[in-house]
Amino acid sequence: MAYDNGSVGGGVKDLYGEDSATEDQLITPWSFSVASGSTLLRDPRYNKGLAFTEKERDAHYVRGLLPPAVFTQDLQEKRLMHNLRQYDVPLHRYIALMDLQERNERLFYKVLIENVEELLPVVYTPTVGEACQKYGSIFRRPQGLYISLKEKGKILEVLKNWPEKTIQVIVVTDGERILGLGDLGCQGMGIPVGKLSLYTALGGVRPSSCLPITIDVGTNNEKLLNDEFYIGLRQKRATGKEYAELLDEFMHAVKQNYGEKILVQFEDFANHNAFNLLDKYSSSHLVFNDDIQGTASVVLAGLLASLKLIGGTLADQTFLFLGAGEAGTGIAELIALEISKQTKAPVEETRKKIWLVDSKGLIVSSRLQSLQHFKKSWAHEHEPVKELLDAVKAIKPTVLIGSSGVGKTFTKEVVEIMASLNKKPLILALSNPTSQSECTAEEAYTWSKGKAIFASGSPFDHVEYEGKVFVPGQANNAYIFPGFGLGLIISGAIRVRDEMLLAASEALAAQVSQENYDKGLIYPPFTNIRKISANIAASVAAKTYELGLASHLPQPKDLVKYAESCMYSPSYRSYR
Ligand SMILES: NC(=O)C1=CN([C@@H]2O[C@H](COP(=O)(O)OP(=O)(O)OC[C@H]3O[C@@H](n4cnc5c(N)ncnc54)[C@H](OP(=O)(O)O)[C@@H]3O)[C@@H](O)[C@H]2O)C=CC1
Ligand SMILES: CC(=O)C(=O)O
Ligand SMILES: [Mg+2]
Repeated sequence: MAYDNGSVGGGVKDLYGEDSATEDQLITPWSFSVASGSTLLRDPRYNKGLAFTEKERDAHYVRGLLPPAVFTQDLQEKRLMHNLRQYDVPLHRYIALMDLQERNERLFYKVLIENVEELLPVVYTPTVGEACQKYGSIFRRPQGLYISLKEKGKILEVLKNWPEKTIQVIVVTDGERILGLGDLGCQGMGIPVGKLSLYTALGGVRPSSCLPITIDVGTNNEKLLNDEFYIGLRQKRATGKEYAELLDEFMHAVKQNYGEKILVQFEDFANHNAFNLLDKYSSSHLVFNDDIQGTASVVLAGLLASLKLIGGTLADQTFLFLGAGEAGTGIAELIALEISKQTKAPVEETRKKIWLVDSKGLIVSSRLQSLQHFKKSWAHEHEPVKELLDAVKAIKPTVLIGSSGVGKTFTKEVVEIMASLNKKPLILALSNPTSQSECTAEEAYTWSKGKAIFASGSPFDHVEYEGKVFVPGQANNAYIFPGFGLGLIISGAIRVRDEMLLAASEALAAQVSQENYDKGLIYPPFTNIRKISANIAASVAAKTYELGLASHLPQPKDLVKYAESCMYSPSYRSYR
């Protein structure tokens, strides 16, 4: 269903009829000239491996360059999955998948979409974390765009070097807080690449309109600075004016090159820059910080869904966070906004049942003067408390959320106290990758004697405890950003607002079925993620229209159907 001027297939204009073509309609594989022969086989966008038909082999001069067999895409997928499963080491699976992405893009996305539960932990957390740590050693072909201090003054020219001209989403990092692994400098590139592959696989945004970017301002990671295979600038991080000027040049160049509606997703910046960047550019650009806003939206969705299991309303809960950075304070603020929306109480009031612990202990009013600005609203009246365990005893939370980036911090005592305080304690261990998870699923279920409702940032396997199978959920912003971004794109949004995040949370919570609840799940499985993303996109787009921030007019009647119709399909096209 075309909406405006053939705008289908990931939301950009379908100028060449590639996405609207049915299987029996012919399209031209083009680069700057028509790709043929070995050039065609080496072009990941058009390469089909052994799936070129006899006719295509003649017409495109590839006869003899391929063995005689003709495989369907399904058979290629089967072979790929078979080969991937031979690797015991997750990093080897990651490398194999990146090679596939560089070789045969449509097959990569078909494999990822159809095996999403199995492959998400490979292209995303936890394996992408290890890949970033070893990025220099496993480096083969460059992916994404690198903008370093060396490019200061010519960032616009660098953007123009990127081969694709119609870009809709940029995911950008400066590599300073990669998952819970800290400063990985330029090697953080694995994160924008991985996030954008999910934009396509989970949200249906066309790969050619996604641009991963790493801004390299140096690294303070001594290990990397001394690593002969490190791929980034070998210097300490630029800060202050030098940093701000580079980022400002970048943000201006992006808008100049791609226009007002380019979505810039900030990812894995350290919190001393993340809040400022979001604040600085949210009134002039379409920006979204996934760690602050996407995480908030996914956790709020899980909380709304969890009420079916733990009982009461959101306002009835008491929340305690371990970690008061981007994720922690971002989630806390969105919870407060949702309670305020539901109860009409002012947000200053609704914040009062939300408590946060940072590396110095419970955030209380006596610490106000020394707190970073994003923590100040959470400094409630209370005597100082140093340890998490004592904070749990003092605050008596119904919900415990880990967003510290430090593993093993939800100890046996902490989980036991949560279980003694609550019939069904809700425990979210959000920190990534798995090594940084505040506790494991097994620990949460066994220490709480099967009482906990548990979800984590990185996936855990099912757990058997006293003859019962417990299925942990994955509380990860991957549920939100692909659908959220698609919603912004299809409505032609020009700015992001908190109301859109709330709309995304409510849409995700509404996707949790009774069957999921029966298993103790507060998120739907990722197997249905494209349908989930279409629903999130539709709700976000509807809110964007309602707020008067949409530029694609008129508003499509059925936004869910429209979102689905805009999604990129990875099936091979037939070549004339
Ligand atoms: N599941 C998901 O979707 C997401 C998960 N995350 C994960 O959350 C984690 C944190 O990310 P983010 O919020 O951006 O990081 P930040 O660096 O912004 O925040 C970390 C917070 O944890 C606190 N902290 C660190 N060590 C301890 C400790 N030992 N005890 C108590 N508090 C501690 C810090 O305290 P202080 O302020 O005093 O330094 C800070 O408040 C990461 O592991 C990340 O991977 C992030 C986004 C999404
Ligand atoms: C999931 C994510 O965005 C993070 O851990 O940073
Ligand atoms: Mg992140």
